[in-house]
Amino acid sequence: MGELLKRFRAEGGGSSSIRELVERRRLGFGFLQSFFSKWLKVDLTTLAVILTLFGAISSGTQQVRAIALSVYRWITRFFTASVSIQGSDRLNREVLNWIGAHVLLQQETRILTARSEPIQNDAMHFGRGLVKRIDYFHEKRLPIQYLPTFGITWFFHNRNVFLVRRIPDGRSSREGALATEMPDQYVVPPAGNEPLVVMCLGRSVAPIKKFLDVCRDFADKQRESFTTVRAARNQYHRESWDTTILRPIRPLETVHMDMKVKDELVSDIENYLKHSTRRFYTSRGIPYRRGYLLHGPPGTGKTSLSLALAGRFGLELYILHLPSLNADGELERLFTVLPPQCIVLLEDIDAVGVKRRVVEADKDEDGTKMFSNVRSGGVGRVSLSGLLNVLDGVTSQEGRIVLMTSNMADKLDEALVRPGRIDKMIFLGHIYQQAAEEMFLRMYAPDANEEPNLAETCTVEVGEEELKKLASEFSTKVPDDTFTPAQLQGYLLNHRNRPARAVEDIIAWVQEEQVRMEQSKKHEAEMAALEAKRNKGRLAQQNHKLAAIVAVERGGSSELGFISQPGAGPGDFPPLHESASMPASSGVGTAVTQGGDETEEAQDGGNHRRTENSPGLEKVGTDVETDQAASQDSAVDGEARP
Ligand SMILES: Nc1ncnc2c1ncn2[C@@H]1O[C@H](COP(=O)(O)OP(=O)(O)OP(=O)(O)O)[C@@H](O)[C@H]1O
Repeated sequence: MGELLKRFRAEGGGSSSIRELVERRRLGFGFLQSFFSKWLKVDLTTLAVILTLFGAISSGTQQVRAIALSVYRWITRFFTASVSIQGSDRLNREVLNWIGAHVLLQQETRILTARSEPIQNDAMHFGRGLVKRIDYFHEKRLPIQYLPTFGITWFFHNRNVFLVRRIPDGRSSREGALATEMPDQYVVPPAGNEPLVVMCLGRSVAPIKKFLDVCRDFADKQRESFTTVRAARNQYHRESWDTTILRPIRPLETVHMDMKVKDELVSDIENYLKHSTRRFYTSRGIPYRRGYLLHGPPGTGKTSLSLALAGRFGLELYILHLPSLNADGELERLFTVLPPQCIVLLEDIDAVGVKRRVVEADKDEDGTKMFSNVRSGGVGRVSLSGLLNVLDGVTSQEGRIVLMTSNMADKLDEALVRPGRIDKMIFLGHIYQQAAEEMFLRMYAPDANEEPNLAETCTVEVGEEELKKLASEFSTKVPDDTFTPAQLQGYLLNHRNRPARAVEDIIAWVQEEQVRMEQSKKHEAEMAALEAKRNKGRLAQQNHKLAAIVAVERGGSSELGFISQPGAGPGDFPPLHESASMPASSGVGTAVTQGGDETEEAQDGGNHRRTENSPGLEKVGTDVETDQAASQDSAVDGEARP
């Protein structure tokens, strides 16, 4: 190289000397040079110099990047503490929510992610007021949520430097890789379930732990004027508590029911939630759990009461509709991830385990007992034992309150309705006059905290005294124990803003509604009778499968008959004229000895078997109950019956 430079200088430098030099070493370069300059008007030597420079810069940059990356990794490894949070954990959303409210707004971050879906998780739109939510204010459009996107968001908090990294999950990184070499945040928006890594400069995780507590407190504060309702969602064939809905707190006074029962229930829960109660339970080895059954007809306030109780005690409400679960395992999984103190609402528990039980239905008109494993109201796929297991099994968590609702409490399994699983049963029934008066007042009384934009819907044209008089008059016109609170609420909602009119029209409505209910009751009874008839037919078929082929020997031939159920009495035999005559040697349940209690030897196609004879029967041999027998049944049946 030194030699080359010396010559280069000696020969005066410049492009001609480079050319000569290259020409001497690479034959044909002169030809290329003249070709390029003549036809393309490009000086090949200059081009070569430029390309060389570019190459040098790019490899230099790569080296610098590699060095920067190792320095970053080195710093991260030795000078930062970090905590990673799974995408499915609600803490993940709480951290994002805090960053949204405190960092993105203040730093005026330029790269964000936005979504306008219903709010299904704990992340909230940080630009909005703390308590204004769409389910309370009737907005036409869903608000836009802005959240951090992929990559690192850094900020100062409590004199510490924090870096929060949102990491693309498998899906987004795949899509990202397919697109270009662009950074993740420009390629795919986060789906919402990406893991987070919270880092802090320094060698202790203590500041991160404090920061995470701050995020949780912030989320709690945002939710404090709401009841957090969490529902299970099936994602990737797995049920999880993934949907969070914030509902305005429902005051207990707005749930109309027997005051004494309500007060007792509230003080029972209050008592249960005390620390001293927990200590009492634990020290005496009693599982610290409480279960309540809210039962009554539809529309009597079972769900409303659960919501109001959750609001009253500041607990989260976890709602589970049991018939929508597929297996016991799902129920167990959902129960294991519940927080230590919360309210779980299990709806429609009467749909559980029905398929497992054989329910003895009413006798039909000719007195025959029918056995059914079918009952109207649907069949859940969670079994009764699965439910009992989560309620008080060894693996079930302590500290939570389980509220169960049912419209058919009398049909519930006894194992379920025992103390320890259901400690109190609360009946919510039809409305009484006292409650009707309260409901009327609640509907029309002006709200002190009313927002101006909502005022229109609730303003009434009467004063307080007048309203009380109207309420009292209204209640006297509502018959006791006839309508559900939901029905009456529906009526009052149709007369919103017109309390006087509501009083005027109530008698007509009561009459109409009673006629309608009468008709619907009649219709239901008809449908039930039809269903029972259909069930009877189905069951007769099922029972037929259990039938036994009976051979009755008469002289030299056997007669085949059917018993409606194995073990049925002599009266269950069909008359002989309905039976088929067969030669005694036919091999189908060949003859046995005449009557008697003794056990006899019967021959079946040459195979010997022991057969019990029922008392009072003529020479009887029974075949075993099989589907095959059933099919033989029908074949013979077709032949034998006229
Ligand atoms: N006791 C009640 N007090 C006040 N409002 C009630 C009451 N019962 C029902 N309502 C009103 O009727 C509607 C339906 O009530 P809710 O869903 O709580 O009834 P439910 O008993 O849970 O019905 P279902 O058995 O069909 O689930 C709600 O809007 C609620 O406000």
